[in-house]
Amino acid sequence: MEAILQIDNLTVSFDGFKAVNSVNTEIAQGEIRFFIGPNGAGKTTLLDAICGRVKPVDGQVLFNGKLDVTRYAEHEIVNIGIGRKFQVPSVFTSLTVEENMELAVVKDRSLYASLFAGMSKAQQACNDDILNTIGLYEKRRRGAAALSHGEKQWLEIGMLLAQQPKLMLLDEPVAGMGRSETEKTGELLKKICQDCTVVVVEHDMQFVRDFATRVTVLHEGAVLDEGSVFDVQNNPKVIDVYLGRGGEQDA
Ligand SMILES: Nc1ncnc2c1ncn2[C@@H]1O[C@H](COP(=O)(O)OP(=O)(O)OP(=O)(O)O)[C@@H](O)[C@H]1O
Repeated sequence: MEAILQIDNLTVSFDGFKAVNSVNTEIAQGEIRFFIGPNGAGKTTLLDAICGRVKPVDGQVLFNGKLDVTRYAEHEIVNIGIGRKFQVPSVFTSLTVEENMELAVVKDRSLYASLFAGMSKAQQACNDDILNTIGLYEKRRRGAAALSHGEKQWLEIGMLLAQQPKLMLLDEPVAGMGRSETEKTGELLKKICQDCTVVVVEHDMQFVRDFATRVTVLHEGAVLDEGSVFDVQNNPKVIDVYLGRGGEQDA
């Protein structure tokens, strides 16, 4: 399968400290790729570098084999087709579920007022499809404040989908969820990855085992191992620095 993202020799430095150190990996279209590793391994910083939040001192990140996204600003990278979800949900709790979705369609939020004057039928239909996908269609008229923690996370994923990304970056999407919501989130990612490749930073190893197509283990900014869940969880080095230390409980 063709790589949607090719990361070459990526290095991010904070005052000389290499939080990401010469990382190389390729992510194929349609994957649900998990990045795991101990606290401080550089996982979030790697996502930050892909979405333009931090700039690397070395290396490149090729999107669709040609565009080096490290040369673009954060908002331009969103327009290129890379969406990022942060750990804490950032839905607008004073709006309804549906209004949050409407707001997400508009990239320039100064258009907010005119947005509510009316969305096109096509946009409305697209948002309704997404609301069905994330399981919130029936709750579309409810205030977002009344949603459970898991539902807020799904709404935020829906808001990302409204921008029709080709690659979605999720930072600990199931943190704070129970098993049932975690399971539903995994099923949601399986649906999403048919059109949009998914990259997840995660500590919940049960979630990783159940839904990863491939796993990359980071340690001290560098790739320690990469492969199937089975392979990486049986690698003695991975057990030593992460899994054997109860890393999955650290989240
Ligand atoms: N803006 C920053 N300035 C200085 N150091 C930073 C900055 N951001 C991250 N770091 C450092 O870079 C290292 C990697 O941090 P990062 O948050 O990427 O790790 P992580 O693998 O996501 O950890 P966790 O699992 O705890 O979220 C850590 O040592 C962290 O303290």
